[in-house]
Amino acid sequence: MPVTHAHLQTWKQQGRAIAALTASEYAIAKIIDRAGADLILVGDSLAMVALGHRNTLPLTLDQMIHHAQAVSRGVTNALLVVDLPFLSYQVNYEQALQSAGRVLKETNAQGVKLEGGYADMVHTIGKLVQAGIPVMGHIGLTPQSVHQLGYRIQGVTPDMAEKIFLEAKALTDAGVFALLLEHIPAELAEKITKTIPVPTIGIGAGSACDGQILVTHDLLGLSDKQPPFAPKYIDLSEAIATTVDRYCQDVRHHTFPPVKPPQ
Ligand SMILES: Nc1nc(=O)c2c([nH]1)NC[C@@H]1CN(c3ccc(C(=O)N[C@@H](CCC(=O)O)C(=O)O)cc3)CN21
Ligand SMILES: CC(C)C(=O)C(=O)O
Ligand SMILES: [Mg+2]
Repeated sequence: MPVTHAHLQTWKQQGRAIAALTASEYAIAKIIDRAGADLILVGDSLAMVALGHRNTLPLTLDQMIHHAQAVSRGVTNALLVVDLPFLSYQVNYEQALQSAGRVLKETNAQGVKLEGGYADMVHTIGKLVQAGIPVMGHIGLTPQSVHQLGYRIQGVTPDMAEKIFLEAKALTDAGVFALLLEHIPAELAEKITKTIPVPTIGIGAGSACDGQILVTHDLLGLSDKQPPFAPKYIDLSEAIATTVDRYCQDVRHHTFPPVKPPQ
């Protein structure tokens, strides 16, 4: 049975952890979905891991929709969420409605994710939710603010921790169906998770969150640079390089293709 928003709420109450991953194209998305991920995010990190940009800012809404369409063709079970790219939603709530509306109309996404918990963004997210658009919040390290924050851990000082805690409560009141917590101290993520009724999904936010997400390219060893909190479960770069080398050798030694093709 396909995952719905209601499942996430139920799983939080039951203490059944939510396993989420990113995807940027059809083939891997299909494998991730069949292997049982609960939630698949078409994250704007694809600007870096799939397109080779230095940060997430250059990605356009058209490019995101193109990737989300490819991913959605491979997803039948997981809840599908799409990141709104930088400056496709920050101008005003009308822009956010139009961008989120396009994502829901043109892909099979069941929700969108927007970065930020400041007052204007809380207001925007409230408008989206009122229009019937499921929204996931994203606070802590918000990579679209890289030129202000870098990629450092957020919420370390008591003041900044309190600010993030208040943002989490405000986004909950605005109606987010889940909240992504990125690169914040585990104790802060635990406090938020215990306080708000909606599920928290953590990345570099400790083990107390209701779920975890990783960038799939990190999990598989396919990204240029691994964030400190992202383990490499397998080194596919190594496996692919070895395989390509074997193929090249076979071509050069005239052992591929075989003289007599297999029947
Ligand atoms: N491949 C990939 N994985 C991710 O998890 C990811 C992306 N890309 N792109 C978007 C953001 C950026 N993320 C990152 C990237 C780097 C660090 C990192 O290296 N942090 C170090 C150094 C911070 C600094 O001083 O600049 C740290 O110790 O926190 C953390 C999160 C998480 N997200
Ligand atoms: C925090 C991560 C999961 C994200 O937003 C992305 O991959 O773009
Ligand atoms: Mg993102």
